[in-house]
Amino acid sequence: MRHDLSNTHLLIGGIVLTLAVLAGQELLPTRKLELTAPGAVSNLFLQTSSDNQAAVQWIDAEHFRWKCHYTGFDKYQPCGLTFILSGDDPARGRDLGRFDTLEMDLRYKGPSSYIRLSIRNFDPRFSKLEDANSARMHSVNLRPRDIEKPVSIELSELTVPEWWIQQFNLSREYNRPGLQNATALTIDLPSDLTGQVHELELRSLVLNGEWISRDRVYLAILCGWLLGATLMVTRGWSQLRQSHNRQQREIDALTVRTSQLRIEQEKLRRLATIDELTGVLNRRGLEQSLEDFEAAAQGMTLVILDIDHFKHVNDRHGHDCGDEVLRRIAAVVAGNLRASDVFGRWGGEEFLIACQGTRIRDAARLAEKLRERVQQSNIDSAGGRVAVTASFGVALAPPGGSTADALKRADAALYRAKDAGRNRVEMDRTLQSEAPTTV
Ligand SMILES: Nc1nc2c(ncn2[C@@H]2O[C@H](COP(=O)(O)OP(=O)(O)OP(=O)(O)O)[C@@H](O)[C@H]2O)c(=O)[nH]1
Repeated sequence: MRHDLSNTHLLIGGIVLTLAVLAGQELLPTRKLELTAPGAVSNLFLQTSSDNQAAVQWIDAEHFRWKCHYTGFDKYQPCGLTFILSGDDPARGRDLGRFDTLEMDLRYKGPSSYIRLSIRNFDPRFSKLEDANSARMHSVNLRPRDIEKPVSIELSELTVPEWWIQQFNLSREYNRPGLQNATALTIDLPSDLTGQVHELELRSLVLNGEWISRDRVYLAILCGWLLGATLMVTRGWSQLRQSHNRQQREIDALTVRTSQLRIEQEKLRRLATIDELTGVLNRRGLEQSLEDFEAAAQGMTLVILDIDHFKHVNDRHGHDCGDEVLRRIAAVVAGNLRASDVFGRWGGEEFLIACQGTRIRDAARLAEKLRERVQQSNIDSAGGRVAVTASFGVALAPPGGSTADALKRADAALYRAKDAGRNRVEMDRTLQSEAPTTV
């Protein structure tokens, strides 16, 4: 949301700035060169005929008024006013390329069909100082009716006349208009003037240009928008990356938390299935394993172990000693089993072993070994040395068979062992198999 708001602000800011620049450009003062202003051009002169100098005369030099009157058929009949735009160095003129228009207020009385406005541009590649005509000519012809009122002439209207191109016979690139080094500006009447009186008054001649061209302003605005768009995209991208990184950190933290929870859950699960006193599986743990075996229909042999006369141990040596006996018996049994055997405390002084991949006779042999180990394990306790024995019942739970049924049969065998005098192993004889209990 904040991101959207900022982008909207940027957009509005950009539009306002664009409008301000466009409006500001209209209000900017223009570049001006007023050639008719007093002292603006120190070097100006009337063109005269060398044979007939009286034919061209100032009427009022201060106000740029002059007249031309050729009475005979002079070969060359100039009638013009020339402003020299170069300074001390005649090869270095003014850069009129920075101007766009020329505002002219010229009054003409006479029969000439047109008045010519021309600008000379000195180009050192081919112009020669000794030949004024070698500076490239740019001109426009104006009808008297065109200049009845002050006129605005685009400098782009001035073209290089064909006669000049033919006269110098230069390569095409030298004939292109270009006013970067304008050395002279002339207003004259180039036609045959014989017998007529021509009066001219140049009231004003001003060159205008923009300080900054419109093209540049538009280019700057375009660049600004491109820059703004790039900024917005970069900003959006960096915000996206930040939010992605933040989310990644959150995911990482959640992953760590999840794995911690999994470890804690595993711990709790273990605690829930472990007998606190002996450290072996409790009844719940055993039942889970038996369910898994039953679900896998792998079959197993069950061995139930019950400590003989355990009540007597408690009564004689105390409950703590009884606990110690339970711990020791659990340790003795666990120490004599294979890793694949499942062993736990079934309840009270009763333990259960589930052996996979074991035939019932082998399980009975294991039970016999355990019986001996238990008998040999004299247990020292605060109440003195305790001799313990245990009775065993062994039964087969064949693949696909019922574990509950096997447990009952193992229990029955155990009771037979108790009835037969204890400290012995009894096998369930209702269901015997020589086959291994697992595939
Ligand atoms: N110290 C201790 N005693 C327990 C625990 N659980 C059960 N017992 C005792 O174990 C005794 C079991 O006695 P009985 O079921 O009569 O069996 P028994 O004395 O071993 O006799 P037989 O099994 O017939 O040989 C009871 O006195 C229970 O209180 C325990 O966690 N710690």
